[in-house]
Amino acid sequence: MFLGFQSDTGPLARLVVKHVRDAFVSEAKIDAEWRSLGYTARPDLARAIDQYDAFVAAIRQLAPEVEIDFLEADGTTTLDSLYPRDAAIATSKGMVLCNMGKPARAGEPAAEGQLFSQADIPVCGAISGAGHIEGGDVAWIDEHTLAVGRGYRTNEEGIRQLRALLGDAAEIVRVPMPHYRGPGDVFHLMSILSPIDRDLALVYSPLMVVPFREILLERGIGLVEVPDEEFDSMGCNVLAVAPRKCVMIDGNPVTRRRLEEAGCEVVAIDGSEICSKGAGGPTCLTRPILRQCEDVAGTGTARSAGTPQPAA
Ligand SMILES: NC(=O)NCCC[C@H](N)C(=O)O
Repeated sequence: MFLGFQSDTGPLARLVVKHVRDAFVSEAKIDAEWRSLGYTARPDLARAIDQYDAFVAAIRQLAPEVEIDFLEADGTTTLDSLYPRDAAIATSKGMVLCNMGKPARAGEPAAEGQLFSQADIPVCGAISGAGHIEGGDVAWIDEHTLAVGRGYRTNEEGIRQLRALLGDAAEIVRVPMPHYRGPGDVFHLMSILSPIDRDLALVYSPLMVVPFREILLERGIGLVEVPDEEFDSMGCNVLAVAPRKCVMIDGNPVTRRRLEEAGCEVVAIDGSEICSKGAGGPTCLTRPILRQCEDVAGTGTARSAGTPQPAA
C-alpha cells in the first residue's frame, strides 16, 4: 500500500512556487492592486523579496533534495499569484486546475497549467463554468480521502465536478465552512487545518464543524490546537515539508511549542510582507506536486502526478 502523493504530509519531492519578485513585479503593480485585492496594508517589495528568499531557504533546510519549479511573471495574474496552492489540486490522476472563487484570481489556473505543460506535469482536468474551487479549501487527510471545504471560495458545483474527475481515486469529504467574517475575507479549509503527519494535524477547532473534527479523530489523527490569540496571525497555516517537519510564520509561540511537544521540527519565517498582508501562509505559498511515497515494502520511490497507482 502506498501513501503516494495523495498526501499533504509525505516528504516533499517537487513543488511549484512563484517568487514574490515575479508575483508582485513592480512598485506600480503593488500600488495598483493591493487595495482592491483586500490586502491589509501595502507590501514592501524589497522586504518581501528578502522574506521570500528566506522562505525558500527554510524549505530547502528541511528538504535539501526538493525540486522547485518557479512560475514566471505574466500579464494575466495579480499579486495573489504569490499563493499558487489555490489554483490547482494534486491527485494520483494528475493535477486538477481550479476555477477560482475570487474573480480577480481567474487567470491563475491557466498560468499554472502552462507551467505544468512545459514541465511535463500531467493535468487530468479542470473545474469550469459555474463550478468554483480553490486549492486552499482542499486537503488530503489520508491517501484516499480528500477533505474539501464548502465555503465562499468553493461551491457545490465545484465539488460535484471534482468528484466526477476523481472517480474512485478519492473519497471526497465535504466540510461545511462557517460564514465567519463573510465573503470578502480569506477563509479556506486550510485556514483551520494543516496536515502535519499521517497521524497529526494542526487545527483551529472553534471554526471547525463537529462531524469533520470527529472524522479526523476517528481516523486516528491527533489534533494540535491553535490558541485563539494565534489564529489571526496564521498560526494554523503550517506547511509540512515532510512528516513532522514544518515551516510556520513566526510570532506564534504557543502553536510552535505545541508542535514541538508533538515531536515536530519547526522552522519559523518572518511573513510580515509575504503572508500577513495578503493573508496567505506557508501552505498557500506552495503548490506541492510530488511527495515521496511511503510503502510497506520500503522501496520509498516517488511518483509524479499521473503515474499509475500500484494496487493497494
Ligand atoms: N490558501 C490560502 O489561504 N490562500 C491565501 C490567498 C490569499 C489571497 N490574498 C486571496 O485573497 O485569495
